[in-house]
Amino acid sequence: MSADLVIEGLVKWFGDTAAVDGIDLRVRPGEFLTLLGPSGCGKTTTLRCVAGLELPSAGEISFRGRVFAAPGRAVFVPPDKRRIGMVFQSYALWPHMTVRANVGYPLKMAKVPRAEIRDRVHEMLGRVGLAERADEMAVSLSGGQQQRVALARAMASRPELLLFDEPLSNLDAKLRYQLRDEIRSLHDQLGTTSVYVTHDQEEAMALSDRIVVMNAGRIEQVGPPRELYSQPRNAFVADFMGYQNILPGVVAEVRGDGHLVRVDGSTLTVAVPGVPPGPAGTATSVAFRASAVRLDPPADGPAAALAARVLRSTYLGRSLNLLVEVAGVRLRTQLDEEALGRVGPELPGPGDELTVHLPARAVVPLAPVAEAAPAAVG
Ligand SMILES: Nc1ncnc2c1ncn2[C@@H]1O[C@H](COP(=O)(O)OP(=O)(O)OP(=O)(O)O)[C@@H](O)[C@H]1O
Repeated sequence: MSADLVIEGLVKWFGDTAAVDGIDLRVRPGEFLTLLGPSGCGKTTTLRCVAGLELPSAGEISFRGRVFAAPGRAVFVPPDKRRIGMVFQSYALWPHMTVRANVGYPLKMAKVPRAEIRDRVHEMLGRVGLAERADEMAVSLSGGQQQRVALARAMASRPELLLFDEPLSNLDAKLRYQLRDEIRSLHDQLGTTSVYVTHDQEEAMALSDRIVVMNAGRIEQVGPPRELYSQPRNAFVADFMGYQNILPGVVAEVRGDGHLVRVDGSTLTVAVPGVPPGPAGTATSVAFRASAVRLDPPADGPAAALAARVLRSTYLGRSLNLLVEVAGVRLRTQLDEEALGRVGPELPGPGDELTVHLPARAVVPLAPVAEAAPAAVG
């Protein structure tokens, strides 16, 4: 695979905390790659190491064959020599400058000729829809507009690599959707390589060619959005990708077309497609979405019919969320409008008995979450 950005064995210690604990990553030319994970998993620190705002403790970072940082060989290229553009959560505009001056300032520092600065600033402000506001003070704009100025500024110096650190977190939901589409289309128009940090799974899905799910300074899984969504590797990724049912159990039976998993502490068995992780008795886990559980048996494949008792029922208009108990196990189910139409006017409520169906193809087998290595400070 040809790669633009190559990160090898990246480690970053803060005191005795390994914020980044051995990351290997190759970002392809023109790719939009997102680091996704909960607060504190090390995604910002990874991005800041790429930007040159942090000095790695170990490992190497290079871009298009040029080494940016290699502490083992005492190589460190300062941020302003890396040809990167960066957009932060906080906009980081210069408040005493106009919009035009904010976008043009880094070009002025780079000694770009004045006429060219004017043209590039005009072009970039046009791209983010702010050409009319060029002479206003940056702070007089709304949050969404200020972030557009920050985007224009990051792109004006024609960076080879764009880095984004949660740029939409301070904006309301509607603006977030709008700006994330604009960010992706600017990335496509300019043909840069982009690395984006977020803790928002949907934002990562909407923007990215590939997503890197991080946990405790390490990578749990890398893949295109659809792969992570439909084939999470372990319980951490499944939970992060919105699987509401994650059940530990053991392999109960191996079959030709899959296997059966018996859920821990219950007689409930779940049919799972694919090769089991080991013979009967092997510990494993399965995951499925609340929306995978149905009231009617599916016509297109095997499904387990489960006798369920409703514990809680939450009506949300376009769906009904039920917490049900099946053989002592609590499962989350979500019935959509179509299924509700078939239940009749009375919605299921606490104490009601139902038969629900779990299609085997909706059940994902999970590998164990890798144990974090014990912290060892040299
Ligand atoms: N400058 C610093 N000094 C000390 N510890 C730090 C520093 N920066 C980050 N850390 C620690 O490193 C770990 C990873 O932080 P990092 O900011 O990279 O995570 P993150 O996934 O980006 O989280 P968030 O979304 O909250 O920014 C955390 O435990 C954090 O407290």
